[in-house]
Amino acid sequence: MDIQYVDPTLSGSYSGVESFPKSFVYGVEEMEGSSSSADRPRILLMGLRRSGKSSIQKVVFHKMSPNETLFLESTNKIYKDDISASSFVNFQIWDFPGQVDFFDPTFDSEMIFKGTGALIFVIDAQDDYMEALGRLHLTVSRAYKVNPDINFEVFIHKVDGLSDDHKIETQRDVHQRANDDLADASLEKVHLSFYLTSIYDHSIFEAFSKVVQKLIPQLPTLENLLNIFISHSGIEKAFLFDVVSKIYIATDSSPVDMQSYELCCDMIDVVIDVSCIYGLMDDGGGCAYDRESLAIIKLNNTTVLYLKEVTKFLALVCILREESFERKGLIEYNFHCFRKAIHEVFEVGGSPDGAAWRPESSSGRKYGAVNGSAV
Ligand SMILES: Nc1nc2c(ncn2[C@@H]2O[C@H](COP(=O)(O)OP(=O)(O)OP(=O)(O)O)[C@@H](O)[C@H]2O)c(=O)[nH]1
Repeated sequence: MDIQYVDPTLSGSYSGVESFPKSFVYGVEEMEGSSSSADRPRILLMGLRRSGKSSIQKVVFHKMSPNETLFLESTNKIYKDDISASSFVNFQIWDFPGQVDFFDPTFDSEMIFKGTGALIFVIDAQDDYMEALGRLHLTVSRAYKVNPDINFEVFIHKVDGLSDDHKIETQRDVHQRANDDLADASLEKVHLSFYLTSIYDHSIFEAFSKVVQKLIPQLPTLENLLNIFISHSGIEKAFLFDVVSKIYIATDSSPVDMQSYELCCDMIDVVIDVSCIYGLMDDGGGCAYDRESLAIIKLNNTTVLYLKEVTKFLALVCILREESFERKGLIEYNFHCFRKAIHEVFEVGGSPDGAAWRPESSSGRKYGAVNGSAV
């Protein structure tokens, strides 16, 4: 589809023209049990060697291009990545080495699994996965014993090398075998979710979105707000995106089709790239994405894409018909109400650009794993 018109009212500055300048991506830390971050809920990335764990983490959270992952070295200790400084998602990602030994006395499964929200087990679908299934079973049964509340997520990864039929067949087979193993160990209660993923397309972002969404306690409220917003504004689909990672933390309740999601991801890239080129301030300061960030892209098939800042980390990206966009004033008013509601949900203490902004009501509730109150 051709982009006919781009109207980004963008401010801020960048030092490069990549999708995100290095200064805007997540800060990396190698923390050896840093106490402030040790309490944060975590997402574990586990799986056999070379299954693609580090690549997933680098591509989703550090804007590494998929081809660069070819040169990643093998991880030989737990790599803890705190992404909360620049993301709405207030989690740590722990990337485990492939050869992790659960029976090693130094492996403290209590400490590791206790504060874990989700365990992502990565299986290389281009390889023989029998050994990986054995390791999956061992990992899940170990983790479940310590913490039955963990969400177990299985990424059947590197599916870019598989035909469509082969993908479906692999998913069915992995699903069947993994669940049979659990049933044999009387662990039928354990629920595994399966995703077909690849770093070479948007599937890895989609899968990560779903993993993260399960950890957001306010998800039903967000969905509800999005439903109300779109139904009153003539919008077809709306996503609430974590801008840096392009994970969508919520969408309205209509089904997500991959193409719409990809379109919205691409829009974020366009906006940030244009901002990189034309949003520079003379002194080189500022931020690529801020309160003023707004973009409208009209496609040549009468579709309009609309992006607007919601919080420092979140953007609303909508897909609508050109006719509906004629009522732009209504959309803007509804957006204003929506934005206010989102800020209230997360008890935003100050606006992302530093101006004093307080929600009208404050419930005093705590929202666990989400980084809203820090905005
Ligand atoms: N085709 C394809 N290759 C991938 C994909 N994801 C990762 N790879 C490749 O898989 C290889 C191993 O990736 P890593 O991310 O280093 O694997 P790892 O699981 O972290 O490995 P260890 O650190 O040894 O445990 C690299 O060459 C990546 O380029 C994918 O989705 N598709």
